[in-house]
Amino acid sequence: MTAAAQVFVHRDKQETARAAAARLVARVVDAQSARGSASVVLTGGRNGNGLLAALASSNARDSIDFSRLDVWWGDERFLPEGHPERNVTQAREALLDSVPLDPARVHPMAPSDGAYGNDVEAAAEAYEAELAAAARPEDHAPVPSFDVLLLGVGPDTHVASLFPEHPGVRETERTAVAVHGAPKPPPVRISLTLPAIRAAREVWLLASGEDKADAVALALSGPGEIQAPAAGAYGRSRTLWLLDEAAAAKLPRDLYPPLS
Ligand SMILES: O=C(O)[C@H](O)[C@@H](O)[C@H](O)[C@H](O)COP(=O)(O)O
Repeated sequence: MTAAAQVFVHRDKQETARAAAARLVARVVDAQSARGSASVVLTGGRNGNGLLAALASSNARDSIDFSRLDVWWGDERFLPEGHPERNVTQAREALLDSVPLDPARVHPMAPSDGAYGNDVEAAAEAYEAELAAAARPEDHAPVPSFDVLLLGVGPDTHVASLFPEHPGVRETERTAVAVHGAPKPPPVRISLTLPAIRAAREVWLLASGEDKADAVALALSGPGEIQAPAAGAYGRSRTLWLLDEAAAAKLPRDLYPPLS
């Protein structure tokens, strides 16, 4: 287990997205200065897309050299290419289509009408292979050392498409798996596993709204990761919880500094 998670609380959902976007710019710029490139893992959902939209409208956005940014996904809904409910579709609309990324460095998970057809197992295995091919010896893992891995948090404490008590959250070897029967529609998905998530240098969990207050309080109370997948999502060197006041409302006050 790495250092304790750091909790930051912001006024509301919009402020949380803006602050998270500013943090992401700083982190990516640092990584690109230090190593010549950076790698991020995007998440689906309102908070993940809210961060991308905030980044799209941020003045600091162009401090990032998007041509030297690797973009991966933490999970994906297994739907046809271009489907409005796919995380990559929403990410493209929120940000990706308006910045000069190198297409060879953008790694969406396969759609259900792509190279693997509707074989979600094959699509998940292909993502594992893509991750392994991108890993370098110094990563000491079958995935790249992502600089920042973003995760939204579900009201049941799910992260990516790892749901409480489901097979995906129990996976200890594979780095990407097919998900069937997801409680959050659509039911068929592809997800990184906790071992892949934990290979990231930093894991940032995003949650806003009172509907997340119970999940946030539970996940930060030290539960098992099978019952509370978000509790098993931590980075090698840093784990941040980026919350608004409503999502933090049930946290013990000693867990985060008073609002600035
Ligand atoms: O594909 C997905 O649905 C997401 O990856 C999922 O893990 C999401 O991040 C959480 O459900 C939180 O979603 P909200 O931020 O919309 O509450």
